[in-house]
Amino acid sequence: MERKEFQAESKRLLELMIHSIYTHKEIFLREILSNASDAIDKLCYRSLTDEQVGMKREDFAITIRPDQEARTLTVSDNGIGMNDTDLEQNLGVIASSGTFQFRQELDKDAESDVIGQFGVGFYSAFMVADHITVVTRKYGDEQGWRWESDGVEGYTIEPCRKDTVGTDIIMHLKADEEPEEYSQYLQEHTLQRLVKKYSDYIRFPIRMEMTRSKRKEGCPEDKPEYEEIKEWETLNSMVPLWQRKKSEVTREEYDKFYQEHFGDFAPPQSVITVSAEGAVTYKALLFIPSQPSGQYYTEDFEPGLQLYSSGVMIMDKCADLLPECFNFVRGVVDSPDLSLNISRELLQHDRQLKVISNNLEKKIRSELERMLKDDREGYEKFYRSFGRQLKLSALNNYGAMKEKLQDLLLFYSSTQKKLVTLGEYVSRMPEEQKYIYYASGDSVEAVDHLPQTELLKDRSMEILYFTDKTDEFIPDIFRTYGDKAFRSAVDGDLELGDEKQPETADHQETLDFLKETLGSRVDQVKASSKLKSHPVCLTSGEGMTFEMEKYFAAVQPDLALKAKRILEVNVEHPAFAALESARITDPDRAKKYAEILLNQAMLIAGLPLENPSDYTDLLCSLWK
Ligand SMILES: Nc1ncnc2c1ncn2[C@@H]1O[C@H](COP(=O)(O)OP(=O)(O)OP(=O)(O)O)[C@@H](O)[C@H]1O
Repeated sequence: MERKEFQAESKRLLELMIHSIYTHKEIFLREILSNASDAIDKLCYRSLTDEQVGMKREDFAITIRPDQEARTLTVSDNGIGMNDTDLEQNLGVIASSGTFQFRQELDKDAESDVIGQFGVGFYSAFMVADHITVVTRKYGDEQGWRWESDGVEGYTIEPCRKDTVGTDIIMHLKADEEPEEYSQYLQEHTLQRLVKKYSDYIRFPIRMEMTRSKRKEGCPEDKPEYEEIKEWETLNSMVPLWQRKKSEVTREEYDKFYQEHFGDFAPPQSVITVSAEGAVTYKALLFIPSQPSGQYYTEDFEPGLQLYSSGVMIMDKCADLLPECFNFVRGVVDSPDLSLNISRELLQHDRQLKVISNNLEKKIRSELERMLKDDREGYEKFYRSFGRQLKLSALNNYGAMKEKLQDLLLFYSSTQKKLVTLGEYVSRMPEEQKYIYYASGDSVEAVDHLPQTELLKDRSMEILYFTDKTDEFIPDIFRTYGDKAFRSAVDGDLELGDEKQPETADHQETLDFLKETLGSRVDQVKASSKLKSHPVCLTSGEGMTFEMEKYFAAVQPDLALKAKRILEVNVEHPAFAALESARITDPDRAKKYAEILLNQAMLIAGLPLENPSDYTDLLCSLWK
């Protein structure tokens, strides 16, 4: 029989498992039981729509059989089973589900992290077993298959006889070796304890023959005699967490469930439970993760909640249950009202799902509002991970969701030096302030140094910093927050009501000289009313802004969209005075000054210079 090699990555994980020093090796049982439960889920779901299966929900079960003599522990299920190709694909390579992302540099500390926090799946059995046999038969097939492996050396697959559909995982335990006592996994009470600890919520019975001491029948009352008998018992309570009352479940239990069920390293930021009766009866257990998964911001990310009907999983990722703006939420929804026979396509149009989804949207929103109010630190942590999704959703479809989401958005404030909401900004606005002022740039530091913000800062007026590329679209799409309009602190008129307009008459010739020298590279040159200590800045006026220009340059460079370039100069600055006198005495030098002013303004606006080396040469030429 041909021995096949594991794929390279699987081999590394296997080596890690076999030589693991991990103290919680016991989690292997949880992994094997959860695979068994998944396999039953699949066949159970099928039995609802396919009469051929011939099984009812109560016929499904998992059994555990310890065998002291053979030193084996067998976990059997009557789930969907596997054929030879499935075995090859599922057990020959690392969990294809992608929950385990193998790290290149795995040190000892990271090891316990990986094994402890993650569902590392089937291979974890190699932490306790030196030989594993999988005997399995797929639903619909007559042929059974046997997969065997000692670990890294590879594995074999051969046909075998198996009378029933399902899978037996036979683990031959390693020899005891101080301090590891692998024999404990053959003891009834250890197995019972582990099932209770890790797999209590599994919705199918996990059965094991337990040895019980019973009074012998017929023995006299005063001289009782006992005998040991074996009885099949169900070890788990089978009540899923979401069916239990919130008051009876600890936060640790919720965290553990979330981490194991959804394969996240970190406990969730927030837990939401819903128990609804009325138009549709259902229970939901939702989690707001504390960090985005590796896939979250990629195309591979698949949003959705797990959908159960009376404890039977009917869909793993039901996207229709979650509004797009909250697509980061993980969790389960269980409703006895959903008809099980509906096909997946029909399911998508189910009216009941719509009712649930609308309700969940409200629940999630109010949980986020609660966090914002009562747990600002937690909310800001959440916002760093998922704020972008809220913002994009608020802007989508011309702001269709604006009213629902605008109060969840945060922006950095120039005066508060921290993230604030639009509501907080407006509540601080002095009566005479008409607008919500904002300034855009690549980072808080960059915006902080924008010369145009000087005037507002001088008056201690609050400015919101738009540092995310998408922020730039907020003024256009939102238009207002309440009755307050947005106004750029850097472009156009601030309309403060009492700004001093610069005297331009005396300087007009120099301003014209600047425009002439710089030609089409600037649309306008004007004396600035905003600049105080800085000599120059670039503004874009109405319409497209520099941040939008940068955004489009990144996502659709072919469009070559450009914002207007208005060069604003501080006519009271010594640099301008120098330019004025050079214009008369040494026009060539004055032209160089003009170039420098434009390049400086471009740099401050965060725009790329047309030719950086020409610019530096130009600067150096003035040292003479
Ligand atoms: N008892 C079983 N019956 C049927 N298929 C099984 C069984 N055990 C494992 N498998 C198959 O083998 C695959 C790999 O299992 P493994 O435990 O390594 O990863 P996983 O369950 O997909 O992911 P993870 O455990 O990381 O969430 C499973 O996805 C499943 O297809």
